[in-house]
Amino acid sequence: MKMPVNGFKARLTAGPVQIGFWTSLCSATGVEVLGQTGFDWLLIDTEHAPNELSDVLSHLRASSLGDSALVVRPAWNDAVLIKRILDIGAANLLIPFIQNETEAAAAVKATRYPPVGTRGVTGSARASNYGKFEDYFARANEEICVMVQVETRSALDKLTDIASVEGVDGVFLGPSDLAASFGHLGLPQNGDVQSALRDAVRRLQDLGKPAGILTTNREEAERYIEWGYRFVAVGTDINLLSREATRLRECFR
Ligand SMILES: O=C(O)C(=O)C[C@H](O)[C@@H](O)CO
Repeated sequence: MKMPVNGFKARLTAGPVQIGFWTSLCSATGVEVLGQTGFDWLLIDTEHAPNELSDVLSHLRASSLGDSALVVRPAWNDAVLIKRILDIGAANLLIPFIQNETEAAAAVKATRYPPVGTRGVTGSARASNYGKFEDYFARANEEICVMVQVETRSALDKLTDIASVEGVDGVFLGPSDLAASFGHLGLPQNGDVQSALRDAVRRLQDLGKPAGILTTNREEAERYIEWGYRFVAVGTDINLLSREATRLRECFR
């Protein structure tokens, strides 16, 4: 049995814009439902959501019925966290808080088997379908997709170096953290932040590196796509649930 091709990674550079949805509710059932709504990718957050490894595993299993690719965000750029998430079968990672090319290279290295990287080896993990993917060791390094998150002013200054690291497949701009770093905590719509986001996508386009972003605002999402962002999360489960539940309740006041 062969390891499947990572369609999300293949489409990131060559295909249409990948529309995503951000999940923090720690609900495998939620992911099962969302996976059948047509989103190209679903982000499973373990940085700012209390998702443990076993939750991520449930999410991966729940997503197998749908068509959405799962992207998992580890809590930190940590080789052990990354190894464990890869072993349970995540193929797409979004690594938070990358500050320079050294940290980006470390993130990539953690996802690669030796001699290229430092990923520990097991032949019987879920990632290799418990050893049934006969080509897993030969192809894992090339199929795993590594996206890094740039979310501070100083990281923006090093954007070209970070994005140019071999093995970095995409760069995600974190509007909330970036806003905080610019001194505009809670205000990603601030003009300085928006200019930085626009400038960043231009620089990434020049390098041929796909840029990603998250917003819960439709007009903003459309603007980011127009600017050239290639993997765009256009909503979050918590925001959607809260907004729609509030709206529904208001209908019966
Ligand atoms: O800076 C950002 O924006 C992000 O990193 C995304 C946030 O962490 C996300 O949790 C917002 O809901």
